[in-house]
Amino acid sequence: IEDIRRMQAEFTDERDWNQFHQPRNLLLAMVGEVGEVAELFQWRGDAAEGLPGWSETDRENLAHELSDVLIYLVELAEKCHVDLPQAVLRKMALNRRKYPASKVHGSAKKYTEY
Ligand SMILES: Nc1ccn([C@H]2C[C@H](O)[C@@H](COP(=O)(O)OP(=O)(O)OP(=O)(O)O)O2)c(=O)n1
Repeated sequence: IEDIRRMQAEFTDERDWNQFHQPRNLLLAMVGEVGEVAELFQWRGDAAEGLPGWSETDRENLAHELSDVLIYLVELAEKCHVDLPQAVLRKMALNRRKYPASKVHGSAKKYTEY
């Protein structure tokens, strides 16, 4: 995550684009890219793990769009002064406490139902 943050910061600085990269714009850009991911799955029926039947071009497009989402997410966190690597670790620890494996094994119910 730190490598992505640093490389995107360089990309943005080199183009004098920080003036456009406020949190709201980054959020909108990220949501737009999520829409582009959704578009790839649209009208094709359910997709099993590994996306059997998808062409190499579809897969490459998906890789591009997922990357765009991640790039904007990482920069959004930075511009909101959220330390994303630390925050993710804290959140995953919270998730483990909220959903103890012994209690929820094999069930996808929300924690409020336990
Ligand atoms: N103002 C901008 C424009 C682009 N990018 C970077 C981050 C994304 O990774 C990628 C997004 O580029 P595009 O807006 O051209 O979007 P796509 O690559 O998805 O192209 P298209 O919309 O044609 O599919 O470029 C950026 O940081 N800031």
